[in-house]
Amino acid sequence: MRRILHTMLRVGDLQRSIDFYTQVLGMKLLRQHDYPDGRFTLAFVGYAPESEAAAIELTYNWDTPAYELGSGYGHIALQVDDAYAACDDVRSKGGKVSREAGPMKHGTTVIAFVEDPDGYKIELIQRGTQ
Ligand SMILES: C[C@@H](O)C(=O)SC[C@H](NC(=O)CC[C@H](N)C(=O)O)C(=O)NCC(=O)O
Ligand code: NI
Repeated sequence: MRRILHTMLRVGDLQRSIDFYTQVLGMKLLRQHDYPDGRFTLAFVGYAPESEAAAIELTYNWDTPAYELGSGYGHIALQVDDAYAACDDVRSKGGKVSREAGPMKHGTTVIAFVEDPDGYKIELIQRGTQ
């Protein structure tokens, strides 16, 4: 049976990103591996082992400190019990809330957006509102 394993994001500062996904969003660092011949490091973060749930693959190219995210990237969505409380929690931990919690435009799903250190948007979707 096929399933989504991970979404890959290129990041400019690996520890900064690991700290955000673990300390601000509550994920675990699942595994990390250096590839010196390719001058890059991969770090996988998530809420459960990769055998059970999809992860985010943080790709750090040692010689690239920043990226243009472009206009095509949208977001990675996380389920939260309470989007309003989740935004307060992210803010209290120094994270950036770019769209406060509330029903989505043209719909009823309760969402919020936060941004990771590279500016990638992470959507918070309130459980039970989809
Ligand atoms: C259902 C939830 O997973 C969503 O992502 S809906 C969020 C909604 N998306 C759009 O409006 C998509 C079309 C838009 N033109 C685009 O290309 O992003 C969204 O971003 N709503 C904004 C809001 O503030 O509600
Ligand atoms: Ni979405």
